[in-house]
Amino acid sequence: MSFDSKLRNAIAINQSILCLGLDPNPEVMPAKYREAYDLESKSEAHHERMVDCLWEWMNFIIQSTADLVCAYKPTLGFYTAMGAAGLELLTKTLAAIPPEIPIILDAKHADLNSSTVMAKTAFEQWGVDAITLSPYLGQDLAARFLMYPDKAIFVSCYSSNSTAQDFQAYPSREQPLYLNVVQNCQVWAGTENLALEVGSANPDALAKVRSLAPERLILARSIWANSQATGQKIDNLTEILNAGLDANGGGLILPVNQDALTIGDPAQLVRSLRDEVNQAIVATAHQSPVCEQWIPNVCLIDQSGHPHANLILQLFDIGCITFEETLQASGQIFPYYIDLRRIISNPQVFDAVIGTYAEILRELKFDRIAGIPYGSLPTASGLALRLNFPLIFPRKEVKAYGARRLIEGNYEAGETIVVVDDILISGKSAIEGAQKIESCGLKVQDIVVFIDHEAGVCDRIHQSGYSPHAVLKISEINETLYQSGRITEKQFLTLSHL
Ligand SMILES: O=c1ccn([C@@H]2O[C@H](COP(=O)(O)O)[C@@H](O)[C@H]2O)c(=O)[nH]1
Repeated sequence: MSFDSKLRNAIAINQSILCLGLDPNPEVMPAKYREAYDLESKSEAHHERMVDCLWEWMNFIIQSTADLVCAYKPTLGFYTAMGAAGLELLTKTLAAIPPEIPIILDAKHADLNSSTVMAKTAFEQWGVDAITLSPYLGQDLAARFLMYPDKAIFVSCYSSNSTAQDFQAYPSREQPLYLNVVQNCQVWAGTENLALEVGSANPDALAKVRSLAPERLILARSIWANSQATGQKIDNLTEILNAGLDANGGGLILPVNQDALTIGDPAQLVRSLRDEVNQAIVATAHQSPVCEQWIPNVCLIDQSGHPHANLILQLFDIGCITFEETLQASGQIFPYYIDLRRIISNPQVFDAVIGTYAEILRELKFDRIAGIPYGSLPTASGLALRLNFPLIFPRKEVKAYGARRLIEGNYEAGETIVVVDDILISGKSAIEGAQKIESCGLKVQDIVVFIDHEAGVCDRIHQSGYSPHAVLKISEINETLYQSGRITEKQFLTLSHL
């Protein structure tokens, strides 16, 4: 799953925009771990014991907070500073993070020559989802990391360190270097792959960055610098949210105070901070149109279940999957009905659904996207914007007046079109749509849908000369709903026997 989708899911599921740094700093390790070894000792055995204690500490923090944060951010420097044992500690720490929580490796990487190896190690060996980079090596450095389309980079554009002002505020207050960074780095990659890191307790810099990057994800840092020592409250939270949130009330990740690492009950601190931030977001967003955030019901699915389990439950909860007898276009009666048209009224679900289609489309070769009207037009439009591909659609009925076009949108004969539809029952709508497109001199190879009703429909698509791709099979939905207790055994068996 891409960093972008993973982050959105984690925000929705944990209802949190908080990111927790996993920094095993021996100097602030809680006494209960520190007592197990001698901080002053220089012996090898003590060093190993210390690293073991750091691991116990990091693991405790992860286990205590994994349902309360949207990302973890290990600072690479703390691990490399401990040599080989530190890198082992990093590997173990990363492995302890649940796979659905994105990991932002705080490397502030700044060396061009080692960047290809660094990207490979970070993304392929360590499996992190994003990495922080220093901007001053320019696009060449970023490009090595942007070779991975599912990963993201965070360009560090502002530091809270007071002496950094000598550089970042240069040459003038009106045109400081850091705003040049913000402006220039955005051409390196789209919003899913390039985010910004802004370290400042003062919302001014954050607001200026937001105004130049209205659609970028921003990781705020150092917002605790002016706050009270308790670490539970950010003094100027409202100002920071006003400065950093995007027009939709999102696009911002806030750091948890590092005090959370040193107290006995980190979960309590992170939970109360999360709730405070969420309340403040609601209060901040009261003037702009807001949608209710989806609050997950208590769900019995273990995380090793279906990778889209939470999305399936959300679709069920917003009424996209109902168990009622429905007459199909083919004349058959089915015991369920899937109404994916409803997703457009819930931006979070809509966005997640588009993300799942996008993962399939990214693997395909095509020139344009076509949505089958009417149900799939919003999804196809979302995909066209998300993936930056032109959109067309075959009309359901051709008008007897005006341009009388069979296909809306611009295209060139001979181009390859990927067809996007919502659900394959008999396959008739998707096949007819594809054939209409082909009748205008275009080529169709792939048909991508959200749900495959199974019962041989994919064979029918193949027989018509197309390759079907589906995000979910109806049997996977059935299994997930049953396991979570959303449907009865009777309903489960009815669907199983279709
Ligand atoms: O549960 C359902 C069943 C059907 N639809 C609509 O029908 C077509 C798919 O049917 P085919 O037989 O494959 O042509 C689909 O595009 C939907 O518009 C539905 O929404 N929900």
